[in-house]
Amino acid sequence: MASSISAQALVLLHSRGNPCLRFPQKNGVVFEHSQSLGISTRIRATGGNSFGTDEDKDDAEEVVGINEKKNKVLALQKDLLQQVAEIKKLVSSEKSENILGSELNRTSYELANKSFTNKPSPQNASTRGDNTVKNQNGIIASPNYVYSSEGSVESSPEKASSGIYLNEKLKDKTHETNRPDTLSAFFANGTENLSLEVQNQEGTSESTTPIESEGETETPQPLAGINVMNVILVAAECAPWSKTGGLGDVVGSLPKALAKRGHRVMVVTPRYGNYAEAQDTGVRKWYKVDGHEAEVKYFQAYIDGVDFVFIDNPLFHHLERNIYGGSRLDILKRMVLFCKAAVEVPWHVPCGGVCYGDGNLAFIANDWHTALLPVYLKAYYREQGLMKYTRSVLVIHNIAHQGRGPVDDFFFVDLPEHHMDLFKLYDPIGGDHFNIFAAGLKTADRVVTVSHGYARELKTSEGGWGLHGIIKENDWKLRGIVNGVDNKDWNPLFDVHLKSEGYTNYSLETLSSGKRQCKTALQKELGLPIREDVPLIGFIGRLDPQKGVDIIAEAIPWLMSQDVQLVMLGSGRPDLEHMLRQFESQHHDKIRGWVGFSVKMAHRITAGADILLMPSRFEPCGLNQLYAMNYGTVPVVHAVGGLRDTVQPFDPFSESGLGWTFESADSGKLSNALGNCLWTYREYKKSWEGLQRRGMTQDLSWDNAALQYEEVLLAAKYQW
Ligand SMILES: Nc1ncnc2c1ncn2[C@@H]1O[C@H](COP(=O)(O)OP(=O)(O)O[C@H]2O[C@H](CO)[C@@H](O)[C@H](O)[C@H]2O)[C@@H](O)[C@H]1O
Repeated sequence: MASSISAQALVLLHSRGNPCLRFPQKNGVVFEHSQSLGISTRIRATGGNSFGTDEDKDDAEEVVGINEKKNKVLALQKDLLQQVAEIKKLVSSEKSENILGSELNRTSYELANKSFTNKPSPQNASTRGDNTVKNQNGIIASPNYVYSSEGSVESSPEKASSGIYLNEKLKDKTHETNRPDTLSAFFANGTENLSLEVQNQEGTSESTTPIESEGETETPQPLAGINVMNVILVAAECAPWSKTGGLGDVVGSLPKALAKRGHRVMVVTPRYGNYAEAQDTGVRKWYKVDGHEAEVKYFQAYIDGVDFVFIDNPLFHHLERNIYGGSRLDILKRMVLFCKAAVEVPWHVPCGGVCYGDGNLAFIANDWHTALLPVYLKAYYREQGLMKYTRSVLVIHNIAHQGRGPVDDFFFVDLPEHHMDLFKLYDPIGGDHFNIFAAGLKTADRVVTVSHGYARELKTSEGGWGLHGIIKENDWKLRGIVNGVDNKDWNPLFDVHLKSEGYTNYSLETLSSGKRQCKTALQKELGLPIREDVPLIGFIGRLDPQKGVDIIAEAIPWLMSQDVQLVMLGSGRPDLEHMLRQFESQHHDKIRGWVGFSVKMAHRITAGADILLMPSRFEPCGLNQLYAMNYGTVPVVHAVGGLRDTVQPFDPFSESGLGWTFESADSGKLSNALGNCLWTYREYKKSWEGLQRRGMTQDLSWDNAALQYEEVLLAAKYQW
């Protein structure tokens, strides 16, 4: 095994011109890090036993005995030291540019001396046009403009020296650790013998725990095998710290699934609040935004195998409840600063003592808020000869929000003028305009969207919201990957919100009693008549035309003629919030309209309702129907985007399917589908239970999606 490890390391030294980083450490022990694979080869001091855990040790001792093992270790050690010498020779022949300190000094120095240029003055703001975007369904997208003025990421001379100071700090940081799997843990173990192990820097058990079989020492491969990469997700929201909708959930969950596969994974997100888990790394950087130098601090936490890096600047403070709020200029400043700071995190922020570096690295940017990241990567860094091996994937969670503005706003993103065309887009509604999503789609190495259905719809004029042309041109790099469910957070068996006030956790085995208890608790909590036999219909979502709340409104007269209860939770457009309140006051015995954002209530409705209604006009994926099925709650959905992909219609003849779908977003079709659903609920108890059970027994975990993301990341990695 040892020789194969070493052979792999040697291959990696040559691959993609991306040699190892080498960190001298105390006691003469050496730490080698191959940027190419994100794998660290450590020669460590141990207390006289080798290769792994105490259990392994005990097993091994039973089989071979201590002396025999020591001999093996010594032989192995000799072999390995020889190979390390070879590696060192190779590394020094690469002129040692990649020793951590010099790598960072170099990049900082280069950055300090390469500035964004060509920044004509911003044009008169009054020339800015109408920024609303309307698709052919006549739905108006929220105005989500991002603007800046005269921003730049160039560093001033003082900041250049600050950069060097910073690197000194970083060097110190490489000896610090805030998690147990780093070098210092090893050094505490004594120095009698040397052994070698190869491990992913995350120290995930799959990839790092050596095992012994038949006297041979083996290190199990990570699930991703030799395709292990460094992956950085960048997003404006991340649950549980910040969440306005599904994006927050995805960013809180997908990284963990990628880390489980052995990748070294980081999430970069703004620090909106004072999060208890995140520690100040001490790293400080400055970026120009709107003509001013903004200081960025980096906070860090390591949770469930994932590094979470929070970008701190007063622009982000106290916005967790209003992430996309403020004026156009406010939003612009935040997103420009965020993307500029995020793209350099792998250089500056040591996680577990070691920076990610920019080799074997892929960013995953999410929606228009971070679509500037792929643009900066290609149009600035790559053009300056930096981050040559870094790739980017842009995920479309919702194309209706694009970061549009007048053409002049290009100058606020601090790129050379010849990149203006990346952002320029003509459409019949806005005319020639500036569009951040358009630029991101063009520059990202790969594009993912959150279902297959939505991937198809994005290429149509109805579904592409003006970007369909660009998406069609870039079809070769587009892939649909359906979101998953976080089986810890959204699992009726472990759900923390079902542990009090009469609610209960339940599983497939206790479905009937558990769900009944949750329904009773929900009716009680909301002051609805407590009745087991009445079908309880739930709706959870942003109050936005996308979600079709107005379609439910049209169906209310019919619905109220039925013996049902309806619980709606949502926040968003004031007129729709008002409508929810009105429903409740007009039909107090049957309807509850909870206006606000309550994660607890969302979980409780998902558990206590019998039926979840999702009449979305468009739905890139939709998470609530997935959560519902995980909780034995039957979805009734408009067959669109991800809803069509994930809710197979019920077929009473074959007793198959997961819920009800309707083909067009109108109240008649909704009533028809919901009517059939209610009929089945009342008259065909066995069929109903079958629907619930099939929903609950699906594998909705993030593991499948993570595997597919890995394929996309790899495709990006090998793309030139
Ligand atoms: N008032 C409220 N209180 C508490 N919780 C609330 C809430 N309103 C919504 N939520 C929660 O927010 C999430 C919404 O998820 P969706 O996938 O339906 O949303 P969204 O349209 O925001 O996301 C976009 O991105 C996601 C992720 O890719 C896609 O699934 C989706 O189709 C796309 O529109 C769920 O966790 C839901 O429980």
